Amino acid sequence: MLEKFRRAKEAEIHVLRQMAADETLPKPLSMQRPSLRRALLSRGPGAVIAEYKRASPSKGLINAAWTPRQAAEGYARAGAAALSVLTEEVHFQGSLDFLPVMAEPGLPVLRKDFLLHPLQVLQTAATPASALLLIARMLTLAELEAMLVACRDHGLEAVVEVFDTTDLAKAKAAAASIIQVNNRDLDKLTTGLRISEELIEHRASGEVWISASGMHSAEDMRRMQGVGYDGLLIGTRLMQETDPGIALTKLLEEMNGA
Ligand SMILES: O=C(O)c1ccccc1NCC(=O)[C@H](O)[C@H](O)COP(=O)(O)O
Repeated sequence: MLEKFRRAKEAEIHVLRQMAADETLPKPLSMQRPSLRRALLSRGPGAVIAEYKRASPSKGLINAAWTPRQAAEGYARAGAAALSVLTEEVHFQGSLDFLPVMAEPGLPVLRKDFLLHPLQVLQTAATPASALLLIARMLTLAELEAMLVACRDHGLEAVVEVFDTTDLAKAKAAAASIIQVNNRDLDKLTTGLRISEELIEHRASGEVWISASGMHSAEDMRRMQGVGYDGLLIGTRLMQETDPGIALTKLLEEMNGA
């Protein structure tokens, strides 16, 4: 699955290389980006990162009717601590153009894509995203370190995603400070929260941890909050509703026992 995503990115990276050579790459925005780390830590464990995802490999088309503007406003109103936006076009029907709209309410925005080259970090810095996703399994340790340096140079936070202890060892060797455990099995496209429970035992002080994928209920959210996750990243459960903002309001009320 990850190899398929890598191939889909090759042409895009080629174009970015050409733009860099022609000096036509958009310039990084000089702006104060709201911090994802701070937004999660200030809410205490269980802060929600609400995702805008129109389609996915596991579900096909999920929701093409809800616009990025409705998502940004609806999720912010519902009490999301941060927003996650799929920008990958081929498999998730995402777009880089969603980022400025999603950043308008002022919440930190995480760019979710398959990012393999420092020029993609530069490309992200030309948007108002606060953070971007790096998938440990798709990068060698040296590549991951180079991507983290590029993020620091451009004032972006990096969320390093892991699926198992091997990925986690790589993330820690690269000194990643925001670690995201993905609960999705990429071969079977099934989800299960057990891996989040197992991996958080390796948490070190100063690290921010996010559990991502496969949370379907307030009970699932409380389970991840209970083992100490700072952030809970939720996509499908919200996007499959006609109004994902209202769905998040209800889930948060239920989670907090209101
Ligand atoms: O969502 C998928 O089907 C998927 C398949 C293969 C690789 C990545 C995939 N999703 C990216 C994500 O990280 C999720 O969108 C995110 O964690 C939210 O998951 P969920 O709440 O289960 O939609």
